[in-house]
Amino acid sequence: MATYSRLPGSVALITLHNPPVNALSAAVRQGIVDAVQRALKDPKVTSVVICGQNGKFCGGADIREFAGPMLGPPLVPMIHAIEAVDKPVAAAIEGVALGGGLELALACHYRIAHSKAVLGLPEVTLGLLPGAGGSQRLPRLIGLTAALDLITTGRHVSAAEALKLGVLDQVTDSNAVDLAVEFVRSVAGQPLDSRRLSTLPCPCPPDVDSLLDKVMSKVRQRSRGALAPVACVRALRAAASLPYAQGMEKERELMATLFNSGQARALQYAFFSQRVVGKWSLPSGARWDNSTARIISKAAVIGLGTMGRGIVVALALTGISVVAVETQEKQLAEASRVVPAMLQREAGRRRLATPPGVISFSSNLQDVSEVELVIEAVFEDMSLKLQVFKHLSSVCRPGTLLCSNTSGLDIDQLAAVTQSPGLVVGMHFFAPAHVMKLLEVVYGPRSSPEAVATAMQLGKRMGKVGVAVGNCPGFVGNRMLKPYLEQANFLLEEGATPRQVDEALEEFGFPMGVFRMSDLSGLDVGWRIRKEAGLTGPGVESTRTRQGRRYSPLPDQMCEAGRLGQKTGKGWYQYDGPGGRVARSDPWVHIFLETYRAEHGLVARSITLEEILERCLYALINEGFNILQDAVAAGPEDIDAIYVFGYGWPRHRGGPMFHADQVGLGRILQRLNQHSHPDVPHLKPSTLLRRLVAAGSPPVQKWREFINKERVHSQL
Ligand SMILES: CCCCCCC/C=C/C(=O)SCCNC(=O)CCNC(=O)[C@H](O)C(C)(C)COP(=O)(O)OP(=O)(O)OC[C@H]1O[C@@H](n2cnc3c(N)ncnc32)[C@H](O)[C@@H]1OP(=O)(O)O
Repeated sequence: MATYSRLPGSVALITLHNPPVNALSAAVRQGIVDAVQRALKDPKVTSVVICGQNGKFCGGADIREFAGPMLGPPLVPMIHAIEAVDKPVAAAIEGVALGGGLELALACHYRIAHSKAVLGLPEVTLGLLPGAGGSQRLPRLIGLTAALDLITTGRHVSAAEALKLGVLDQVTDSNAVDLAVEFVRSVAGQPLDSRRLSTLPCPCPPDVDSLLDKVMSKVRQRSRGALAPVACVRALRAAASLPYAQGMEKERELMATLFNSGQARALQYAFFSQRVVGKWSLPSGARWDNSTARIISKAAVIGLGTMGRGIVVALALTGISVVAVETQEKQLAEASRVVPAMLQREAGRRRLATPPGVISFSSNLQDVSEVELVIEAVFEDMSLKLQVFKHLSSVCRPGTLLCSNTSGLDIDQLAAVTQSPGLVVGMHFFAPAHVMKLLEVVYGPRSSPEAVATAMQLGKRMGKVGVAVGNCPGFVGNRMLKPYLEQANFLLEEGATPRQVDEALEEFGFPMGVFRMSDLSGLDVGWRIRKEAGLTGPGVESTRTRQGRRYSPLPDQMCEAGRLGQKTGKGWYQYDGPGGRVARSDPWVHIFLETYRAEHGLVARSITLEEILERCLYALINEGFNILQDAVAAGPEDIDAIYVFGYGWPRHRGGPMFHADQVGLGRILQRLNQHSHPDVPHLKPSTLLRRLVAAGSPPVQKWREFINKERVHSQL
């Protein structure tokens, strides 16, 4: 709702009340409409201030309402009515003015903010555009170029930047509401025409068409297949070329298309998934709200390879003191040179001051004795990690949390060699660790709630999306990746080319197809893991069935030929020398595949784009169902957040489990059955999938409840 009060000196104060972010729910909109009417009718009122309760102006339209029928007064006429008021109206912005919240402020005649406020039009990230007049008013206020940037990226800006851009009239370090009240009193009675943004022309650069074309091609490239950024550019083209009323008509048309698109639903689901995963729970009953996290101020990182360096930077950026340990002198020297530069670059990118002197480098493991938390990031080798954990357990003071950055090794085994297994968890970062948002926090049966809570809290401080997952080979992300990669290799055996497979996946929305991705990360990473698992290497027969399953030796043979990917200049593609980035099809690979097929008596067939997507994606999704069934992930949102934030799953497709829901569980089951083969267990439909289909395919939001019920009745 919104409350109305009249302050001394003829100022009406309208306060939005809808905790926690004062979103514009039907009740709030009704409250605003009523309060504006009162202010208009009251002859003693000469000016109006709109603010939000509890130091938050407004977080925008109420996203939860988008799923149902729109009730209450519509936003657009409400906002028009505010702009039309013939008494000066000021928005007093504290905390946030986002989306519809900023659009409300743009309808006010003046905007005054606290210096810590954050403003933005992030609708594009929810699959929408600023559809309450924002796409037409903002460019009229700050010019087309700046509006294109803010609206197509959805980025939040500080009050200082908003002031510079011209979004705000004044910024204060003290009380923004008091200042706004004082301000509107001082301008009461002055003409308002020039303050009504809808009446102003849109300032445009002379080459407006070329600017719009450039931005359009940039957004198309950046967000492959996403509708909202394209619609945002179209709405801004209308702002630049049409009178306001026609621009609004265009905004309404574009919004209607977006609003009913699957992409908007997917992006809104992704918004809430990100918040759901923060409310973690473990099978033991420990939860985010009944477990206490320790506040870490001193940490250590062991191993300064690529991952370790990124983790050091991520920790240092939060202001934590880091002891960075590397026992190999050459690697240590390089890290001591490179890490401070990485820190400075990343701080600059985030517009932060570089935290001074928080990192100390050492080659001695004894130097970690005083820290509160250690993250081990040594080579992915179990015997080495066991050695490190044993050592850490004796060196660190009692109570120190010991974390491993392993990407899939057994956390319980590591915990077992320490004196306090309850204080051991996995913290699986993704490269580059200081940039990538995902953090898998891996708990074992002995991990204490405090250890999980601390790792999750630390992830949050580092700006990560932490997802608590159970311990199993590959955890969630890499476990699901395995059948996906496997199907991609089988497709090559059957007649596809790396480019064909990659194009299908990139068309779907992945920034990179599976083979380009393998070339980037290095083919030897998987080779090493397969060797450790006894799947390849000296003495292993070169057949297409290993350990009782269909197996493709293609990637092993690529490595044996020295084709390790971008770093060697050759992999599934060829590059302009080692480290090259532009992938070109390589005739060598085509001959290699033909020879391989001939050797194994395989006849290449033509494979459709649909089959590529079904085989790769449904195999991955099926493993997702197995993961839910095994309680390694608490719900589909956890899996989806992992894939969106760590594996390049297109956000506008919500995540693999959301996608399964959209495609239809019955169809996924039917296609898995069709592609299924006795020696490819990954394609055998999971019991959970079968049970969901048998239960009438409930929507993804109901799966958690369904799984819990099935578990109680021992059906899973
Ligand atoms: C044809 C129809 C025409 C309609 C025109 C519509 C045009 C306008 C569209 C919009 O305004 S879309 C919404 C735009 N706003 C946003 O995208 C902001 C989203 N929120 C945030 O970015 C953050 O929540 C925050 C405001 C920066 C606060 O961050 P903080 O970390 O402090 O808290 P959170 O954990 O993120 O959120 C707390 C709590 O609040 C819920 N929530 C936040 N924003 C909204 C919202 N706009 N609507 C509904 N609920 C919201 C969030 O889900 C959390 O709730 P719980 O998950 O804890 O229950």
